[in-house]
Amino acid sequence: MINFNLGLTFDSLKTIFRMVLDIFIVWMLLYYAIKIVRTNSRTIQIFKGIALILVVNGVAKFLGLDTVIWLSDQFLNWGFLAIIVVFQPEIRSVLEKLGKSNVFSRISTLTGNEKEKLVDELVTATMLLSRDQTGALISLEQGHSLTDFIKTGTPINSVVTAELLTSIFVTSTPLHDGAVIIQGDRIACASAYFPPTNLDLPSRYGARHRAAIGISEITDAVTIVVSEETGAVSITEGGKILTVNRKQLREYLFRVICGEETEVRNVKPTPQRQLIIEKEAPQDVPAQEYIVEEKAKEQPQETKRDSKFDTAILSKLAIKRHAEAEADSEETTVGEIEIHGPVVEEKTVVQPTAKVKEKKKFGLFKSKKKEVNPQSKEDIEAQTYQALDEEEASIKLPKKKERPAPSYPTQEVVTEQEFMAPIEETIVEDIMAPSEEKAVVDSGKIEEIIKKEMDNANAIHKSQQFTSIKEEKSTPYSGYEHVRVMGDKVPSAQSKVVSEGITSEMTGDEIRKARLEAIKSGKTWNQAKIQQTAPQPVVKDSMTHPIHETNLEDIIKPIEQPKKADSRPKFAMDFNDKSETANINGLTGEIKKINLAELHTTQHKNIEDLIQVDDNLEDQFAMLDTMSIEKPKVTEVLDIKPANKQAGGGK
Ligand SMILES: Nc1ncnc2c1ncn2[C@@H]1O[C@H](COP(=O)(O)OP(=O)(O)OP(=O)(O)O)[C@@H](O)[C@H]1O
Repeated sequence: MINFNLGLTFDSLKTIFRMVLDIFIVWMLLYYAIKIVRTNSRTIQIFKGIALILVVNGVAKFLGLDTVIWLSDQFLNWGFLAIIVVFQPEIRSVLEKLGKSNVFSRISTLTGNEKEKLVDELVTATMLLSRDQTGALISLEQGHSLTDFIKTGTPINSVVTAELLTSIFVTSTPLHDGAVIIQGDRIACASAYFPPTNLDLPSRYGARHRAAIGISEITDAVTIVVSEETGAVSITEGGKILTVNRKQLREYLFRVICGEETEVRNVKPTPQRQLIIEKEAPQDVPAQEYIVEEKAKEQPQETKRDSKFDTAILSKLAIKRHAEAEADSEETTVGEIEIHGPVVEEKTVVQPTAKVKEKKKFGLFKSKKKEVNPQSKEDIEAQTYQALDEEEASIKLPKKKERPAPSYPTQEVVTEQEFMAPIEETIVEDIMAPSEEKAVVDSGKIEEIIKKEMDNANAIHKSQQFTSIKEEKSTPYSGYEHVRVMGDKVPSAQSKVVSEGITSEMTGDEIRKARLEAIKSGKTWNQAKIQQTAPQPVVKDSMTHPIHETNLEDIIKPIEQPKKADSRPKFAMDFNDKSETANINGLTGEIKKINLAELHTTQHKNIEDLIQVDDNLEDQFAMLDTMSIEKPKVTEVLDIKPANKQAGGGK
């Protein structure tokens, strides 16, 4: 008997449980359905259509209209499929949200005092960042987990403090880029990335605001944005952006973090907090300036004033003081985004408790200001402004790193000779200039070389040694003539020539440098030498050796081993009769056939008339040298060109 009764009881409990669960599920479905319908104007229209079909179906059944009944039944029977298709995005987002929602958000696990502290820290940090015009993006996790976004940032996992928040966003620090995500009362990470919104926003909203709106579209997070450009503070939630002042921010955060009826508010507030609550209570009158004026008129009439009252006046006068500066606070609507205004202008540092807290936090809390009983409105204002100035001056953010101004090469006075240099070369020199110390040493050496070289060249010129060279060239060798000039040492063929006038210590390198120097000083090699004996006017067109100019007549042959160089005549010959392109470490030149007949008919006055070094290549090698960059180890073989080459000017 007892067992039977128990069984009944168990069955009935099961039935009751089943009913409750059934109702709960239906209730949940209805709740979300209504939520979707209410938040989406498109769904409202569709639900109106469905309701109309239901009504038509009912009326048709009542009147016995068979065809209409059949038609409306078809609609209703197949309608659910249509609903699934039409509402596919909404259904998906609901399911996603369900999957990611926490039953209890971390904030809800905080105690009243912790919530209150969190609000204070957030407000303080935000307003300090705003005052300093430091851009910031701070997201508060709600029911929807932000773990996916935390993974994109740098984990921090530290208690939220205004100091830490303001430090994170200082632009010279590595973590300032991106968003801070707060879970409960902890900073979970910094530098997180949020998918930006695709909405068409006014141009004043850049990437940061887009990111803030973006995250609010896909999660229920509340995000605070501080504009680097204007210092304006905005909140984004549910795809909307709202520009707020300090008071509105505090209210908003209280609502989000502490809920409507919070533990904090249920706890008997301290006198200071009571003052904030009273002062920050929503005002019916929309224009804050109006309130200021009205109250300002009333207040001086008060005969008794305590410190609380004075503080309230500080706030109100501060509002007035900054009202003019904040002109662009009108309400605008951008697509689905509502930007509310006018922003209630209340300057940031006038909350008594927050003020004291801020000062304490930054170690700047000073002894209380003298409490005077002002005689007139002017006295109050003067006192107020002074207090505000003191307070503003006392709170300091970590210093913003001065961003270096973009540096450009300083404009130098250009002499006529320098001006003749081709632009390309000047630029390359500017960019690639070696250290000054090195340059001085090099140029000193080069001058010496030039002098020596000029003396030697003149000696050669006088001695007419090249007659014999010409004779030697009429050997069976034909085609190209090459001489090695780019190696570390002058190869034997050249050494022979060198021995006829030029000092044997002279290396190909030195010759090259000397030649480069001559080019740079606006002369050709020959002119440099002529100038030694009889100074010549600078020929403007002679400086035709831009670094990028490819002189196709200059010839470079790919690396090859010297073939019995010592036994060859003064200039090594090459039988290569094909043109080809050499590429040595990116330096290219072309091998070109030289007519031997031409070689013989020309008059060779000195060594430079015979040796055509590719100036382009030469410059680049010299540049590598001066920059201490290793030049190609190879010895390039350059063609000899007859004396009537253009650049040399010799005939
Ligand atoms: N998708 C994103 N996720 C997180 N942070 C972002 C994202 N996009 C930009 N930011 C942050 O915003 C900064 C760039 O802001 P930008 O100047 O473009 O924004 P803004 O909306 O014009 O704001 P401001 O008024 O501060 O200039 C970046 O340095 C970065 O810190």
